[in-house]
Amino acid sequence: MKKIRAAVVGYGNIGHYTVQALEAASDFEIAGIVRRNGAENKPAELAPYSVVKDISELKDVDVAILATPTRSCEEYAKKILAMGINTVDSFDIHTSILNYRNTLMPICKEHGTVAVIAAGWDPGSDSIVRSLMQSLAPKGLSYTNFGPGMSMGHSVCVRSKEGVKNALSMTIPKGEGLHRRMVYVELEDGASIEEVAKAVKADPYFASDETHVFAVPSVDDVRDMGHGVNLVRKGVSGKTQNQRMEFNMSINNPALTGQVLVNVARASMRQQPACYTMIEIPVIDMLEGEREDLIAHLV
Ligand SMILES: NC(=O)C1=CN([C@@H]2O[C@H](COP(=O)(O)OP(=O)(O)OC[C@H]3O[C@@H](n4cnc5c(N)ncnc54)[C@H](OP(=O)(O)O)[C@@H]3O)[C@@H](O)[C@H]2O)C=CC1
Ligand SMILES: N[C@@H](CCCC(=O)C(=O)O)C(=O)O
Repeated sequence: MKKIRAAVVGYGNIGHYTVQALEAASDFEIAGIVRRNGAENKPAELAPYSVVKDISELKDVDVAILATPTRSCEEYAKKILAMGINTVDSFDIHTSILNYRNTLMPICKEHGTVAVIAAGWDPGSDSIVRSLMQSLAPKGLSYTNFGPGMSMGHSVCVRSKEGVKNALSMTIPKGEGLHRRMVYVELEDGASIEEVAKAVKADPYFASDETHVFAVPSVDDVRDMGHGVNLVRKGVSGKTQNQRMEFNMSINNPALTGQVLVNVARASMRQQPACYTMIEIPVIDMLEGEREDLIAHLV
């Protein structure tokens, strides 16, 4: 069977683990990696692949996996969708997802392409679990409790601030879906921790949470990419109260995100042209294998 040709755009944490997930998936082949500096300083593990500055330098790409900062996803997606190539990303600013979907929808329809947005684990696979739980107990309350663990999105956000050389943002659960942010920053020479803290606390990624910012000599010395989630719902099925359900996972954050991106890249090949979030796509379309075998084993 013809393999799906995927390009990975951006080779940071998520890009690195996405390449590994593609290598482990027998229905994919890697068309190449797109990096801002192209093949300059090509890492040893990318030796078998073309590393280019622009996706137009790669041949026959079916789907581009955008492993760029969330705030760069839209620019890449617009350009690549218009080239007739599907895109998937893990855009994670929850309050902007609907606007982002509305922006990409007409581009997908015009160019006959599929975009899957907000597809990591949160937003992403957790969104599917939240939807499933809500269907099982339509009335009630759900809480998403993260961590403790490293949020890639919040760390990327802090790294983009002036005066920051490197950063780690840890998410600490306070209970009932509330979180404290503990941010560890390696400063550029001459930068002030007070100014950085001000910029971080004003950013929408942090503005509604309790946030503490600390200067450290080395982020590499304190970083651990483990994370996790505890999703709980207590509610009412029909007219029956006190239905309780829970989902837990403890993960390597970029490895799980890379795996989900590969799953939705596969699913993108099975949808009609449009822009989708994960809850709009049949779960079976994300799995490798024959449909009937999957039904026989999983249902
Ligand atoms: N939905 C979810 O569950 C999750 C979502 N995420 C999202 O994934 C995003 C990426 O995380 P992570 O891989 O840790 O980030 P990194 O900073 O490690 O990697 C991003 C890469 O994108 C490329 N890039 C392209 N444009 C830019 C730019 N303007 N500035 C900086 N880099 C750029 C760079 O690669 P190169 O140098 O090769 O061009 C860079 O290394 C996060 O912003 C986060 O929102 C992460 C985890 C879970
Ligand atoms: N989008 C997150 C994954 C979910 C965890 C989270 O949102 C958090 O720690 O705040 C990330 O970028 O790591």
